[in-house]
Amino acid sequence: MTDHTVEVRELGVRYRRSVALDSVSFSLRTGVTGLLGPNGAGKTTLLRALATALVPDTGEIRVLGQDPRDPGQRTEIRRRLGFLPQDPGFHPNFTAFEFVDYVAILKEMTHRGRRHDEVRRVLDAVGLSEHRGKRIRMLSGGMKQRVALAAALAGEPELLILDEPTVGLDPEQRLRFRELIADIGEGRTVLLSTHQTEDVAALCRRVVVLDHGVVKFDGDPVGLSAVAQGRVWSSAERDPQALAGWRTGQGTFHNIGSPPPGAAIVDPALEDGYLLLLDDTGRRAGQGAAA
Ligand SMILES: Nc1ncnc2c1ncn2[C@@H]1O[C@H](COP(=O)(O)OP(=O)(O)OP(=O)(O)O)[C@@H](O)[C@H]1O
Repeated sequence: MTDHTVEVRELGVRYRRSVALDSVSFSLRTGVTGLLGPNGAGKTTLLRALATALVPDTGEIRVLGQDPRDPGQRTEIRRRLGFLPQDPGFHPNFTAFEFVDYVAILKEMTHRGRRHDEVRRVLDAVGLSEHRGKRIRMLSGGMKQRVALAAALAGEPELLILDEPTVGLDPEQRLRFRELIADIGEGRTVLLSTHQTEDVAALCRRVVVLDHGVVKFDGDPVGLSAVAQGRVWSSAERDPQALAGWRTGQGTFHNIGSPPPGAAIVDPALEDGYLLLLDDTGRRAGQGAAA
């Protein structure tokens, strides 16, 4: 395997009833990569496997050149990794400081003074300096999310894995979050799972789309938008031919699907490409099943 930060080959994970990942292969280098997919696509499963929180059934993983199956190498990955899981497992009686400090201890930052400096630095980076002494149960959902992000950032990890980090953030916090992640992505590798196509369009130089445990797209955001080229149009009234359509702020309808002759074609956004990609592949799968 090569010098990519992450390399995954033919990864497979099954739960009792379902296949969560089906022969997933991809690699990651420096920069921010978005992982998009509908509910149940397998995103969390993939991130947990990369973060060494889950052992896959089949396939190969290398994270920072290390093999998570080997106990020594697994520890090495955990030290150099920042992981923001969907459910961070907060102890509600911990303060924000205590929680981040606890995660820093798990990352083997043994020097107390330096560790505490680092905890203050990351809490400041997520805008929580003033709240560091508050108990987590007293914090709002958005603040809890930022505590979890601070914990993930502790120790300047070379690889940052974020599972739906913008859930619960208000628009201003989301903007701050984007700035922060964009800065981190300058020198490091960030993998960001999200339902928010706007976050991907704003932040990511690369996007991987997962659906039913399979990689459906792996390329740049412009390429994902291009899936919808010539398949997005605007109209004064709702177009019954459209696969999906919604009224925009301007009062016109934004339609995606197969445009009727003479339709007013508009430039596609990333969201249009994503929706059409899922529909295209869903339909192909349906035809396959019927055949
Ligand atoms: N612990 C589990 N036991 C059984 N099935 C599971 C388990 N975890 C996930 N699954 C199943 O595996 C599939 C992939 O789930 P996963 O949580 O990885 O998807 P996801 O893309 O992260 O979804 P979401 O966006 O809703 O978080 C789903 O069909 C899910 O029901």
